[in-house]
Amino acid sequence: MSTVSGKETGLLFRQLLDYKSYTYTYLLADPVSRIAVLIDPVIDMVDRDVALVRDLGLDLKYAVNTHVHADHITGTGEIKKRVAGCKSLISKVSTAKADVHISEGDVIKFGPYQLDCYSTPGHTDGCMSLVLRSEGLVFTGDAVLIRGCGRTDFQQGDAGKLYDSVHTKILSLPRFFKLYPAHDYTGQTSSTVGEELQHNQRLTRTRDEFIKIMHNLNLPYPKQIDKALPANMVCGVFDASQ
Ligand SMILES: N[C@@H](CCC(=O)N[C@@H](CSS)C(=O)NCC(=O)O)C(=O)O
Ligand SMILES: [Fe+2]
Repeated sequence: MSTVSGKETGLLFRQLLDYKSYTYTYLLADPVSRIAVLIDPVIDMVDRDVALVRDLGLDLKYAVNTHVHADHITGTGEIKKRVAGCKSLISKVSTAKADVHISEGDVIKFGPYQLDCYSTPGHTDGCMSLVLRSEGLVFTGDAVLIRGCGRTDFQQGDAGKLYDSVHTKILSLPRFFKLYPAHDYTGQTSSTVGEELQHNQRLTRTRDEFIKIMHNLNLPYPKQIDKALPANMVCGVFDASQ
């Protein structure tokens, strides 16, 4: 965001870290209308996120989950309680509760900006990536991670499906598009389509090699999975308000 003749111009964009689960939450806003969108908020960080929205004088309309997270509880339900008028969003395919269910081709508008919803299954069936074409930004959830990708060993995970989703929907975008994942475990913050096409250790392989790699990751299950999955099917809160 910059200032022209004392007026804010350009997208307001913040990348926020939950340092316990290494989850990135993204705040996007139109500086003129002040309408804002939060992507993948974490319940433990809701105080921070709501304070930031207030400090910046934003009108938070949408709190979106890219998918049903397995490693942390989403903040969307708690944010709805604190921010009047804010709606929760998640994919219809996820079958999770939310105010608005999004599908391939849907758009999330905020002022003159729009996030295009791309269905990118494979990590989970309901994974959505959100593309802000005008700025060349892609919020990949757990589909593409920097030099990696989301695991495919639970929650309807399917390595072949993930490979196809990522190659047809994300890595086919212009090479300069910036990729913002839902997690990074190495301290990195973003990548680009071109960088991942060249250096991603998993996704640069053939489809068959990729499937083999994914079947042999042998990662421990996320510590919070038994708590997180049922909570995230209801936006992180167990009462009726989602
Ligand atoms: N150690 C963490 C969980 C780490 C993990 O499994 N991350 C997921 C994304 S959250 S569903 C993943 O897909 N990782 C891919 C990889 O290659 O690491 C915990 O216990 O919470
Ligand atoms: Fe995930």
